[in-house]
Amino acid sequence: MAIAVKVCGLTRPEDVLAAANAGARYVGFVFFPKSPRHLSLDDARALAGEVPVGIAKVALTVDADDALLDAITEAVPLDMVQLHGHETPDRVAEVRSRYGLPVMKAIGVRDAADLSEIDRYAGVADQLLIDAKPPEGAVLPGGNGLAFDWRLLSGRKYWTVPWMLAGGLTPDNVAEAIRLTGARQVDVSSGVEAAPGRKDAERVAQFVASAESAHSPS
Ligand SMILES: O=C(O)c1ccccc1N[C@@H]1O[C@H](COP(=O)(O)O)[C@@H](O)[C@H]1O
Repeated sequence: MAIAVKVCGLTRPEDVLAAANAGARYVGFVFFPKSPRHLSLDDARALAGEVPVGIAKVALTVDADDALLDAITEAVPLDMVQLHGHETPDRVAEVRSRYGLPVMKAIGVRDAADLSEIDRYAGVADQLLIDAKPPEGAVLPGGNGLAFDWRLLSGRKYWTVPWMLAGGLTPDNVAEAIRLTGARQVDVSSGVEAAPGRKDAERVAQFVASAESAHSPS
């Protein structure tokens, strides 16, 4: 079974090359000034130009208003928008219709009570990103290298929309995460970095190889 990998938080052309060479199917660009992976519009446009055809370019935003999304979508050629804040289902629908791009909504999970959020967004988003809920008071709502208990997703693989697993994934644990959750798509940021905002090409290659070698229950 093919596993699709998204490598998120790319900031340099060599990171794009590393993701492409490794076989990533998605690359993510972060537009959130508090993140060490934040990109200016000019840098994002230049990086997007380095992405080979066939790899989806995803813009990650956090509670972005229309002005910011207008600026991003006008400046950068994109294939998907990732909403990683507290956007409501109505806001997800609004973004989809305003920009004509598929929308992936991130859902933070810490315990079983959080799983109902997944059902709330499954009818409106094109994809879901199931990530660890950030710790109280965290500066970043994602990209913290924090995992949740993957067993919470065991046997829950029948959502009607495609979904990705994220949060604290590394080359060492991604195969186990896929096996426990049945994920067919995985997303990684800090787990393949040499330093915040700088990917390590070897770790990126190891991550994709480990994900592709995983045997999930389906
Ligand atoms: O990566 C960031 O800086 C970031 C900032 C704000 C929101 C989300 C962010 N990253 C997303 O979080 C997941 C998990 O990250 P990690 O692998 O645990 O470091 C990542 O894949 C991004 O989609």
